[in-house]
Amino acid sequence: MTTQYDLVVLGGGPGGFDAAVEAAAAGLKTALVEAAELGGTCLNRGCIPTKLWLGATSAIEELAAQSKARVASGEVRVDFAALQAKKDRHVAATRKAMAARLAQLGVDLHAGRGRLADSASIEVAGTDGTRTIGFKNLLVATGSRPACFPGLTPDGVRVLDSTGFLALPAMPQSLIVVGGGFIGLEMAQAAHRLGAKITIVDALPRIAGPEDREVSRALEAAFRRMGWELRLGVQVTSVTTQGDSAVLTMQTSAESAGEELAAECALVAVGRRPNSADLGLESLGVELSGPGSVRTNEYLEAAPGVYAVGDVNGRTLLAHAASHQAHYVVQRLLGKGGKAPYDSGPVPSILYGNPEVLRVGLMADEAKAGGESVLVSRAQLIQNPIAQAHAATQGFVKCVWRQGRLVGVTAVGADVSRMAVSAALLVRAGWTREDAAGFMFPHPTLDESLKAAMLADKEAA
Ligand SMILES: Cc1cc2nc3c(=O)[nH]c(=O)nc-3n(C[C@H](O)[C@H](O)[C@H](O)COP(=O)(O)OP(=O)(O)OC[C@H]3O[C@@H](n4cnc5c(N)ncnc54)[C@H](O)[C@@H]3O)c2cc1C
Ligand SMILES: NC(=O)c1ccc[n+]([C@@H]2O[C@H](COP(=O)([O-])OP(=O)(O)OC[C@H]3O[C@@H](n4cnc5c(N)ncnc54)[C@H](O)[C@@H]3O)[C@@H](O)[C@H]2O)c1
Repeated sequence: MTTQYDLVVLGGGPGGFDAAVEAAAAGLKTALVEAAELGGTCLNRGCIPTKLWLGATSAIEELAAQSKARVASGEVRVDFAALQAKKDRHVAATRKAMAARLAQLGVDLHAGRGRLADSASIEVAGTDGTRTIGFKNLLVATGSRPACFPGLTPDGVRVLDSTGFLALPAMPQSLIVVGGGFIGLEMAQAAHRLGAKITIVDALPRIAGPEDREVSRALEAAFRRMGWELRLGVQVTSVTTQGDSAVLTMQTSAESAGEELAAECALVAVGRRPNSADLGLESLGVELSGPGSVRTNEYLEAAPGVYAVGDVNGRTLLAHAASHQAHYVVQRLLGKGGKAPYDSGPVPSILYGNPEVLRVGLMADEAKAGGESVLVSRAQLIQNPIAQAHAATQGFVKCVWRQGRLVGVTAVGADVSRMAVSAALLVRAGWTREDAAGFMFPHPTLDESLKAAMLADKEAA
């Protein structure tokens, strides 16, 4: 007989796992279907492995900063093979703990690829055969995979996507990164610390394109100071393995002949594509939009009783956004939260490394799109005692104001992610300059730069 569930979740990444845990803890009979590994992209080939790389290598940058200030010297050596082994152990242990948590809560874990069988059941194709499970509600949390384009397809030899790059047994000594977005910049920073010569190639005229322009400029200056070559606004024609090298051909202008770059390895990091094909959802009336994102209404519903959260709905490609959406859906299934549409609040986003980038709420251009007058104010990190103590004084905090209220914050510099939660809370509460003036910020902290930016003179954006 087909087992019936209140909720079947497709995908065990941050969105799917958190939804299954919360639903089961609240008493819903819940199944989680996972085609590969619990933890999804974030744990296995995303947030966590990259942060283990950056964490293990951060002392290299910190020592470099202090030695430039002539107060420290020496060398930090990182054993990359040991780091990779630690990463794999950490990821495996976390997966095990996740499986234990599901078992403890009574969530049935079905290993295999899920696909709609009919309007109320899912067929799970596992290694032990195929089974069918029934659902009252379905949550699609199947995530995303690396994007690739003609000519820009990783071959798994010298041309890799982020998954292949994270699995390397040794760090290459030269690296071409196609795509100066979050994945490319975080991985390039880890590779740089481990000795790789970095070249970033991007079709856009600036790196970190969705960020504030001043932030992109500050990042470009920082990376050029680190010796990186930035080839921006160029069209990549192809990137292929040739012998022991990755060779990239590009068009720098309409008139120019193609130019070639070669390195030990190339990383292609040109965005992500939703895992929405072959789920069989069309028969329920689920629509796809853009690159194949599952279209959801204001309640994150893709069809009656079918919800989609996380990367697959294309709203915000961040782990914490997937988890936040999952919480909303489960609360809705439990009849809590009334009829309020999903509200993400100000989404904090962080580019990790050194420098880091923090963004919360609206950037000046986005705030101006509403047609209202927008002001900005800034503080430089050079005036901050914590930045001074760490000899990391490059960077700034920038506040965005509409009608006298804080609607956005961005910052670039070492450790600016420390301000993420405070900035998000202040934007959410819509603080005024006077609120900041009357609030006691602890001293010395990087948060004082947030206060300084809020108190600084405002100018038109
Ligand atoms: C290199 C890298 C670094 C990143 N760093 C960060 C970061 O620092 N912070 C951050 O917030 N975000 C980061 N992200 C993004 C983050 O990983 C994703 O936003 C997040 O994992 C999305 O979660 P999800 O639950 O929607 O999907 P995923 O984590 O992609 O999980 C989806 C799961 O669904 C499974 N699945 C797919 N199809 C089926 C099917 N038919 N049946 C059953 N199971 C299926 C997959 O196997 C997968 O396990 C990073 C991403 C990458 C690639
Ligand atoms: N710290 C974090 O929170 C974190 C870290 C990594 C990834 N992520 C998430 O994963 C998502 C995907 O990351 P990503 O870096 O792959 O995508 P991205 O969208 O951030 O950056 C892709 C870059 O590739 C460039 N590009 C696209 N096509 C190109 C082409 N044909 N030739 C040259 N350049 C091209 C784009 O101009 C862009 O700069 C991010 O949007 C982010 O949401 C988050």
